[in-house]
Amino acid sequence: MGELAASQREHLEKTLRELAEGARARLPEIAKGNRDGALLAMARLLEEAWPEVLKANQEDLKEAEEAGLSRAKLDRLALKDKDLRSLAEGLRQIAALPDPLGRIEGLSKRPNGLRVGRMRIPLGLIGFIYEARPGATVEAVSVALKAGNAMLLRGGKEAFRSNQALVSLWHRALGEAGLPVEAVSLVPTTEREAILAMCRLELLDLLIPRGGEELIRLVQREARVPVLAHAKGVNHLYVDERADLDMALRLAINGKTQRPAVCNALEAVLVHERVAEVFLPMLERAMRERGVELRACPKALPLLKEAVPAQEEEWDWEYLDLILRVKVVSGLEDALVHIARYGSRHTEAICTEDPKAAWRFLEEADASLVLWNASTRFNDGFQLGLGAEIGISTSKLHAYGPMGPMELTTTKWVALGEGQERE
Ligand SMILES: NC(=O)C1=CN([C@@H]2O[C@H](COP(=O)(O)OP(=O)(O)OC[C@H]3O[C@@H](n4cnc5c(N)ncnc54)[C@H](OP(=O)(O)O)[C@@H]3O)[C@@H](O)[C@H]2O)C=CC1
Ligand SMILES: N[C@@H](CCC(=O)OP(=O)(O)O)C(=O)O
Repeated sequence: MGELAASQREHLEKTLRELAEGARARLPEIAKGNRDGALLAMARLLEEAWPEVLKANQEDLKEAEEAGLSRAKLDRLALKDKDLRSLAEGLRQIAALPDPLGRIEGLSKRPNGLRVGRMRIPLGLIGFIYEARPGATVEAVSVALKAGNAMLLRGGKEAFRSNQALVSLWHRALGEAGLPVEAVSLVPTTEREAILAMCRLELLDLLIPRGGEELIRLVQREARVPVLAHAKGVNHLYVDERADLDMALRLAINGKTQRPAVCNALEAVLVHERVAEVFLPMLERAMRERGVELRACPKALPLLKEAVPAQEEEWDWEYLDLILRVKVVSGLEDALVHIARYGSRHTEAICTEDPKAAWRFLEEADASLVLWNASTRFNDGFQLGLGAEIGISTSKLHAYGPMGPMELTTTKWVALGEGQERE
């Protein structure tokens, strides 16, 4: 970063300021307009114009392959026909959700007769910096728009053409629904300098950085507006001494292999020492059949045939690949200490038939979703019933976990009087 000449930087900052000013000026229209109409139009346009989107995506993929992008990143960059179905269905489902805006919640009467409550309103203009995953350009905007927000988007550079194609479809959808196109803008360059410029853009109401550690650290350091981090997932499954081991095995397989490149995939299994001798060979067999490499602690290694030693520095790594760490722990306490030290507050799961152990885990493991006898892959807005998500917040204020339309709103106080004066 910092490679741009001063005049180019000024031009970039001016462009972003103009986009932000344009969006801010139209916020009331966006909140009052036919937002569901825009979502439904986008679903239809995606179906009609899918070949155009795929063409742009093929160009992105070709360039990314030539640049040697990792398998995990190529997987997230590639759009497939099944994505069209799920994106269009997602848009229609969000359109069908109740409008989160306008209601007055918790209306109550004060002793002086004043009726007070909270009205739900959009956050405003949201800056979203995210990975090279074009599906997010549809999902995140749909969630933000449902809640009456405008968005300034800066997706991963490898997805630039795909994002241009999708944002131009958003503009058509907004136009069809009579909403201003300023509701959705794409930063018109792949220069990383734009990320710094977004951090300094005080016209934003919120910045959401979704990505790896470097991005999150940069935005948290530089931003001049509130930040909701959507950070990496160093997710664990703790297999308790009272776990149903067949269930634990299924949860480990699902967490690691169902979609290894996503942030809610499983990265490490912590196994109680009393069940390690039985469970670890089962785990190794199943993982070997699925091409998963095991990296193990010194206590686990003798119980495994092909695992390699896990290096000290890798206990907080997120592989996003077919690699799984394994550690033998002395019990629940030890597992919780390990998670507190190496986890990333994303997703933590316990497998046990002991409700007391489960409750202690649910209360003490600090993560945006804690699960008992279920796969870490459930940390997803759709799976948790939000309709869709912009991502999974690993910040605690004001939302922790998947953020759906409701999480992209706030409230203001409303007071309904009959001429009351304060004494
Ligand atoms: N919590 C959540 O909801 C989610 C979290 N994630 C996490 O995202 C990560 C995977 O995505 P990946 O593509 O690897 O993420 P990256 O962090 O590499 O990229 C994400 C975005 O950050 C930018 N970026 C990366 N590093 C820097 C830097 N040093 N300075 C400025 N900008 C930077 C990228 O820009 P550029 O395009 O220029 O490279 C891109 O726009 C994983 O850690 C995953 O867990 C993913 C999805 C959801
Ligand atoms: N929503 C996802 C998880 C979060 C996500 O978007 O992850 P990623 O595919 O890494 O961008 C899912 O489980 O389907």
